[in-house]
Amino acid sequence: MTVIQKIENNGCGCDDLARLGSLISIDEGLAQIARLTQAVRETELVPLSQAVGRVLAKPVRSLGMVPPFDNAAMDGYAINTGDLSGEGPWELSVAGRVAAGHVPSNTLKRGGAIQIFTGAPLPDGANAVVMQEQVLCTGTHVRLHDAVKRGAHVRRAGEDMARGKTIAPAGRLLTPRDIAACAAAGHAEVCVTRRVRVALVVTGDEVAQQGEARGAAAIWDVNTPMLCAALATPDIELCSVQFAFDTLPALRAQLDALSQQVDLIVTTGGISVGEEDHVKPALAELSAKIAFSGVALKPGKPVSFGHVGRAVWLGLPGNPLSAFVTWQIFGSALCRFLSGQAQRPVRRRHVVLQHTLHHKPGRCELRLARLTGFDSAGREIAEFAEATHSGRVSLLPEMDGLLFIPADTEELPCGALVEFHPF
Ligand SMILES: Nc1nc2c(c(=O)[nH]1)N[C@H]1C(S)=C(S)[C@@H](COP(=O)(O)OP(=O)(O)OC[C@H]3O[C@@H](n4cnc5c(N)ncnc54)[C@H](O)[C@@H]3O)O[C@H]1N2
Ligand code: MOO
Repeated sequence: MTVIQKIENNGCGCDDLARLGSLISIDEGLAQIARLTQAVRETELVPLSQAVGRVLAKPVRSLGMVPPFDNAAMDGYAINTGDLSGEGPWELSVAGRVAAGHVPSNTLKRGGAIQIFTGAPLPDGANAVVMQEQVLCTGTHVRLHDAVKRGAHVRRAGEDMARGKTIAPAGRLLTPRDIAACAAAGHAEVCVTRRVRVALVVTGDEVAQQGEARGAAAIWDVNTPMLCAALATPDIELCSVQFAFDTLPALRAQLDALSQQVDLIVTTGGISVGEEDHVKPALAELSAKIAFSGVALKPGKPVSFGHVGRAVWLGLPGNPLSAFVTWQIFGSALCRFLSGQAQRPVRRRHVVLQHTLHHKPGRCELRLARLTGFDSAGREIAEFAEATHSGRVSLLPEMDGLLFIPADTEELPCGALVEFHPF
């Protein structure tokens, strides 16, 4: 039997914050990011063919009617239905021919037909097109057996877009669908927000770059390639990718320089409470304003956010799964706000658990999950990792998203509905 658990709330699940000290909830963290992030103001014109993934700074409106003139929707014959009075069949004399891209050289005479091809302008005097499969053509004449409705197979001028119709609003992240509509509306270029300038600073004496020699106590750097990949979107200019050793003066100098050059500094590692965690001390020396420092979630508890110089700062934990998850939840939202995007692309939805889930009460847990199909009620079913290990990434390639396990939950039964954040 499938047990359906009632959905208690639609929040992030970090409801039991009392015993987690200064940590805030995921939703509060997102709200602070929304409140404290200014969108980039500068705009630029880009060719429409290069605009996918950019954010519209001004609405796009149709420059004229689309289609611009009445035209044929089928290959056949342009006729006037007024010529088909009484009982059929009717015979019309063919006088002329018009193909797509050509202006009709003659108007339709009474009792006549003009051969026409899909997309060609409808000749004056015609009010319908009859498909060539529905006539018998004798060379000089066409014979029709069936009546034709006025307007049949005619695409009317302006039926898709009136002049001035808003095709895409400001704040829209342009997709190929938007590009199609903007192209039909006659635009060669669109006005978009300039790309968000981002710097990535990966800290840690222990990380080594793939392809180089790795010391006895070193590990491969996961965060640099992972976050470079996540930042490789058309609305972001990844200006600088830096590595930082765990030394305060050098890190302070790096962050100081970047804080005058970019809109967003993303750091990984060095934000926990150990003596080797120098990111927050460095920011403190630079008089940074820290909005939040720690969120009641697992993985990713130390995730932090603030402002330094002219930049916003997002501090991700060093553990690679923690960095990935916090980028998914906070980093992508932050980039949306910086680039002026109006819509929220990822919406949490509810999925059904494939089997019983166990969780240690404390922080809201974002557990890796994979969608496996649908139940008999058409709801998505998720299977999930047994536990969350913030240093492990081997499951990531086969996972589809994150289950939001509320903080105070100990067990959720098979069939329970749980919030799911797709990647
Ligand atoms: N006493 C406490 N210790 C820790 C706490 C705590 O509350 N009290 N929190 C733990 C949690 S939770 C997390 S998450 C980590 C986060 O620490 P940091 O953000 O300061 O990260 P690091 O200490 O620099 O590194 C953590 C871990 O990740 C590995 N790492 C770092 N960078 C990379 C990279 N680019 N690629 C692959 N792996 C990376 C690093 O070697 C460490 O193993 O703190 C806990 N400690
Ligand atoms: O928050 Mo940490 O990512 O739990 O290990």
